Amino acid sequence: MRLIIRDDPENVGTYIANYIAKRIIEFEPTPNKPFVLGLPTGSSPIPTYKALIQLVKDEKLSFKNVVTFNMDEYVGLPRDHSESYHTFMFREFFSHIDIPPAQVNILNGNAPDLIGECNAYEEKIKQYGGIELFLGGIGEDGHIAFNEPGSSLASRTRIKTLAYDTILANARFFNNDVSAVPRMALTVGVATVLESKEVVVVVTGQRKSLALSKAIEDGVNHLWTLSALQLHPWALIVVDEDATAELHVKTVKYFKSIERVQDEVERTQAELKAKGKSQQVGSME
Ligand SMILES: N[C@@H]1[C@@H](O)[C@H](O)[C@@H](COP(=O)(O)O)O[C@@H]1O
Repeated sequence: MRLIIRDDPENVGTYIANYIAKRIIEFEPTPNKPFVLGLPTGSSPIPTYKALIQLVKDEKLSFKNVVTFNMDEYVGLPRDHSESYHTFMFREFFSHIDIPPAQVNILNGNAPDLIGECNAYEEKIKQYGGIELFLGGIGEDGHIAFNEPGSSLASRTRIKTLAYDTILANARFFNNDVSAVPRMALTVGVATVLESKEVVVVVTGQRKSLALSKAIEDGVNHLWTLSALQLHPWALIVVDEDATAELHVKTVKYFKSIERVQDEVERTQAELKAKGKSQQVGSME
């Protein structure tokens, strides 16, 4: 697992947006071989979405051959409700980029057969050959998607009753009216996320700092479902300084030193590559 620390949420957003853009561009997606991207809601990914929108506006990135799968959706909230994840995603992201709406997948929390809806979602992900990169956020209790504390780490897309902590945390989006927050959601499972080729998680703000320390400094534990990422071969968590408040100093130093070394290696490789090219040109002359 890698941990990248940036000063503030905006720099976290820029880092992740550039990272995702690089992945999509290197993948060279086509209509027959689209890049499959998993996406979250919440306030934490908004700076990332803003930075991605800017890259599309600057014509440095296109989502024409990208297929998306969202992590979760409330059950029973009308699709056009201002706080449905469907509305959120189009308002904050999809309406501002060049993705064809038919390539957007969001669970339908009003489906007549909710279990069937969840199973079909898993099936559709499989048909695309799995998710290439899943971007996620976490709740204050360390949940990823809506995999609340105690969720099976082998869970798949399913109906989930929300933890009281999550209902309280999300009441801010419902005029602080706790009774207006839906009690259930559909969510991808921990195993659905772990099966993605790569997972990138955004964690910002001091209120997430305990969850971050539990997830990376303690063992794998179903009470902090983000900790399951320790089992993933290609996981990256990008955080701001505030989110590191509960980490040990040596943990922060360790991950910062890894990033420094990594940067040095990349710089050296780029220099060698450039040198090799100029030597090749020299030998041809
Ligand atoms: N189901 C979503 C999660 O997927 C998201 O990660 C979390 C964090 O929200 P925020 O980024 O606003 O703190 O909110 C909800 O619980």
